[in-house]
Amino acid sequence: MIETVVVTGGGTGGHLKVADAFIEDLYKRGINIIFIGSSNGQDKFWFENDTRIKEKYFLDTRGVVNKKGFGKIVSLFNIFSKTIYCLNLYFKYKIKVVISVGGFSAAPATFASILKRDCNLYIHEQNSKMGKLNELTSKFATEVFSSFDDNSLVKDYPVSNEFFNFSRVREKVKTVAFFGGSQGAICINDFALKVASKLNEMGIKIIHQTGKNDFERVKNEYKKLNINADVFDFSKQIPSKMAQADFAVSRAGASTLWELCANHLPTLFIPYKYAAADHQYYNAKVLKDKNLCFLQREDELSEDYFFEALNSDIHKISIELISSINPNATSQIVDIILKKS
Ligand SMILES: CC(=O)N[C@H]1[C@@H](OP(=O)(O)OP(=O)(O)OC[C@H]2O[C@@H](n3ccc(=O)[nH]c3=O)[C@H](O)[C@@H]2O)O[C@H](CO)[C@@H](O)[C@@H]1O
Repeated sequence: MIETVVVTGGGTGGHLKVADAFIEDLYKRGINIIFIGSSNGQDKFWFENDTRIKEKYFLDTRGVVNKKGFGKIVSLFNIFSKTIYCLNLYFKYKIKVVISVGGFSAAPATFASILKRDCNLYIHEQNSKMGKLNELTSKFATEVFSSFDDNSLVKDYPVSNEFFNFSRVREKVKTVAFFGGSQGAICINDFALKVASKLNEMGIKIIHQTGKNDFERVKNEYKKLNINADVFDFSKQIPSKMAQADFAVSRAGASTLWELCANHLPTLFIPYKYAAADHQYYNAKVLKDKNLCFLQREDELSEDYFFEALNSDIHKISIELISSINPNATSQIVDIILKKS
C-alpha cells in the first residue's frame, strides 16, 4: 500500500498543469503528496499555497543544457547536491514512487529516484518530441507515459477535469479567444490586434491572454481601437475562458493543446518556433493530420487563413474533437502506477 508519492517537475505552466492533474487524483485517493520543484520557474506560483500537498520543496535548480565552461560545472555540482538532498528526503519519508512530469525542475528528484534502489520512477512526457531530461532518465523508469507515443500504456494527456466540465459543442463563431501559453506570445498579441477591428465589425467578441510582459501595451492598443475586449495577462480561470469562446488562436504547448480538445474548441495553432526540436509544431501537426485543427507557422501567418478558418465548418470539428481525448487518462495512469509499485 503506497502512502506517500513524490510528484516532481515544472518550470513552465505546461509541466505544472500535468503535475496538478496527478496531484488532484492522488489527493482524492487519500495519498500523501510531496511536491519537489524549482525555485526558479513558475513552480512556487502554482503550488506554494496548495493545501492538497503535504510537503513542498522548491530547490534552487536551473537547467544545465545551455551552459558552458565554469557555469556548467557549477550547475552540475548544484544539481548533484540537490540530488543528495532529495535522496535524504526519500529515506526520511520511505518513498517508493516518484512521478516526474519533466522540465528542469524535475532533475534532482528524478536522479535521486534512480539512486534509491527500491524506488520506482514514472515519467510523463507531454510533447511529441521528448524533453532532454526525460530522454536521459527514461531508460531507468519503471514506466514512461506519453501523450503521443503509440507504445505508451495510456496514450493520452492528463487534462484536469474542469476542462471537461466546461466543454460544449460549438455552432457558430460569436467569440474568439487568443491564448499565448503560460508566458504569453507577442506574435499572437500582434496578430490579435491586427484582426481586432474586423472581428469587432463582424460583431465577434474577443478574449485575450497576453502574458505578463505585454499586457499594458495590448490593453492600451485595444483602448485606442475603442474595442471592449476581455484582456488579461494570466488567469487561473482558463477553463471558463475557453468555454466562453467558439474559436481559439493559440500556441501549441501540450497542455493548452489538449485542454482545447477537452473543451471541444476549434483552434488555429501558431507554434512557438524556438521550442526544442520544434515540438510545438509537431504537437499540433498530429491534430492537423486528422483535420481537427488549423495550423500555421508564425512566419506565414495570414489574415485570410484565419478568416477562412472562422468561416469553416467549426461545428463538425468541435464534434470530432470529443473523441480526440480521453477524460479518464489521469486516473488510468495513476491506477497503473499504484498497481506496479
Ligand atoms: C515555449 C515552450 O517551450 N513551452 C513549453 C511549455 O509550455 P507552456 O507552459 O508555455 O504552455 P502549455 O500550453 O503547455 O501550458 C500552459 C498552461 O498554463 C495554463 N495557463 C495559461 C495561461 C493562463 O493565463 N492561465 C493558465 O492557467 C494553461 O491552461 C496550460 O495548462 O511546456 C509545455 C509542456 O511540456 C510544452 O508543450 C511547451 O512547448
